[in-house]
Amino acid sequence: MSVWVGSRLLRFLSSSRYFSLSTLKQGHRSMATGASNVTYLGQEAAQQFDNALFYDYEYSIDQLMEIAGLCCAQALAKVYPKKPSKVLIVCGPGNNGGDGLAAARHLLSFGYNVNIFYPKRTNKPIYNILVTQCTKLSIPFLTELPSPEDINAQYSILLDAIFGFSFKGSVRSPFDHVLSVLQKCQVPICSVDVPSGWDVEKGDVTGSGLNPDVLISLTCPKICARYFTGRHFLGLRVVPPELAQRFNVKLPSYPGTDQITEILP
Ligand SMILES: NC(=O)C1=CN([C@@H]2O[C@H](COP(=O)(O)OP(=O)(O)OC[C@H]3O[C@@H](n4cnc5c(N)ncnc54)[C@H](O)[C@@H]3O)[C@@H](O)[C@H]2O)[C@@H](O)CC1
Ligand SMILES: [K+]
Repeated sequence: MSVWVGSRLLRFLSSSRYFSLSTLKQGHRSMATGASNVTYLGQEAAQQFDNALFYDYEYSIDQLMEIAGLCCAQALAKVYPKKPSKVLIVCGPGNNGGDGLAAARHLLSFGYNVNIFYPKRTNKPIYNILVTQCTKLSIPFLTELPSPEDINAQYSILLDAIFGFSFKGSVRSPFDHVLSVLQKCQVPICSVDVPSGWDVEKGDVTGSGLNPDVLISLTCPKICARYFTGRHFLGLRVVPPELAQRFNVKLPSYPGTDQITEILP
């Protein structure tokens, strides 16, 4: 009996590390939602999970980024299949931005007309290679973010690849301006992993975040996804069963050979 109580207690303590939902303060989202059969990771746990994929399983970042980009492109195409549609991909300085650059090639190959705005480039081979590939495919990189009116007139979908699970604090330049422009657009937004500007655990606490229609969580949803009420997909079905068990993570199954699965409330 005491062994059973002890193991339950250990399970509770280890899972509560990942479900720190004590603060339910939020912006325009009024209710915490989220499917009960899925684990939502906190910021620190998401980083540890990511590190385990890199260091324990020796996945390279470009391997995962390529699949992440494909998953984002597939989810966007599932919700917005009408072509030719013009997609504006807005990329941030980290790996979330890299997912957006990889998604650009896949969207192009699916028949979408793609433009990229990538205002703060990080000079690392992984990003430089993705930029070269997009440039060689003649995907235009915008030098300036158009006004909300021009975005509404010229684009049918926005892919938000600005910030993912490492976003912290209040939004710094130039992305404070970028988010304020995108907030004024009527075009549907698909967000990669985390809606940009949202606290990874608490949601849009400052009101400076985006209000996406579609969220594509990668590997595991992050806690803020509980406040998201649009269409929610999960991608990156590379999570090894041992890793899921080690992190006490429950994930939905993926249909057949699909790379994405929809998480229903
Ligand atoms: N194993 C995984 O889970 C994978 C994660 N990937 C992607 O990688 C993302 C995480 O990537 P990173 O750790 O590079 O981080 P992010 O891409 O979330 O952002 C980090 C960048 O944002 C900047 N930043 C953070 N807070 C800011 C603020 N308040 N104002 C302005 N700039 C700010 C940082 O200086 C840094 O340059 C995930 O969300 C996911 O999209 C995928 O690429 C592949 C696999
Ligand atoms: K994002």
